[in-house]
Amino acid sequence: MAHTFTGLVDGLEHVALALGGRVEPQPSLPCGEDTTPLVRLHSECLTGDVFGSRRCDCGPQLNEAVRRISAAGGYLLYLRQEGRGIGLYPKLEAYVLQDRGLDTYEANLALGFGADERDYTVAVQMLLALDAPRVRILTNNPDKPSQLERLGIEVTRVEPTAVHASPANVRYLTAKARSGAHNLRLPGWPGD
Ligand SMILES: Nc1nc2c(ncn2[C@@H]2O[C@H](COP(=O)(O)OP(=O)(O)OP(=O)(O)O)[C@@H](O)[C@H]2O)c(=O)[nH]1
Ligand SMILES: [Zn+2]
Repeated sequence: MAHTFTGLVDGLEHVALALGGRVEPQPSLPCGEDTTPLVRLHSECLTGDVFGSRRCDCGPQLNEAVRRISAAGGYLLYLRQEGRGIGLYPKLEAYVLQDRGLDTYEANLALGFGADERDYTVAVQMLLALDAPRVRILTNNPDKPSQLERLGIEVTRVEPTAVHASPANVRYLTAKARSGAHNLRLPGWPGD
């Protein structure tokens, strides 16, 4: 089932897909399966999610999230945070700068934006409206559980997503791991 939300703090329309059978908030059973809803906060990426661009890992992550949440029960929150919150045209300008040698964060800064402008208050508003104050979250980005917890959502577990590396996105993923503190084990890195 799809829910759309308006009237949230940023004034944009955001979408939640309820997937799988068990989406009601339930306490974890002592010896059983964890039935806490599995949730992904997916930031909009028109180029990767819709057009299949291989510069980033968004499309494969979106597919993985739909598959895993459908199996476990939970919510995919599709957040209108294109370009880590800077918008589509500036993201395309940032790509031009990356083609000239800047990394994904340096390019945002060179354009006068923050490295990552995403604020997850809207996700908290959506989760509370869905009666899901307690969640498992699917991400490699520590900022997501950290912001949710700070804003009053109980994150019982952080489930990593797979690393969808390819020659076209390895520079981007390396910057996410080195400068963005994402928990990514990249091929060829120590400990891999
Ligand atoms: N500004 C900018 N945004 C980008 C770039 N590449 C992807 N994005 C955006 O980044 C967002 C996805 O963020 P990521 O940092 O890839 O991943 P994440 O969502 O923080 O982390 P995970 O939950 O582990 O996937 C989407 O909004 C994309 O549009 C880029 O080079 N520059
Ligand atoms: Zn992307």
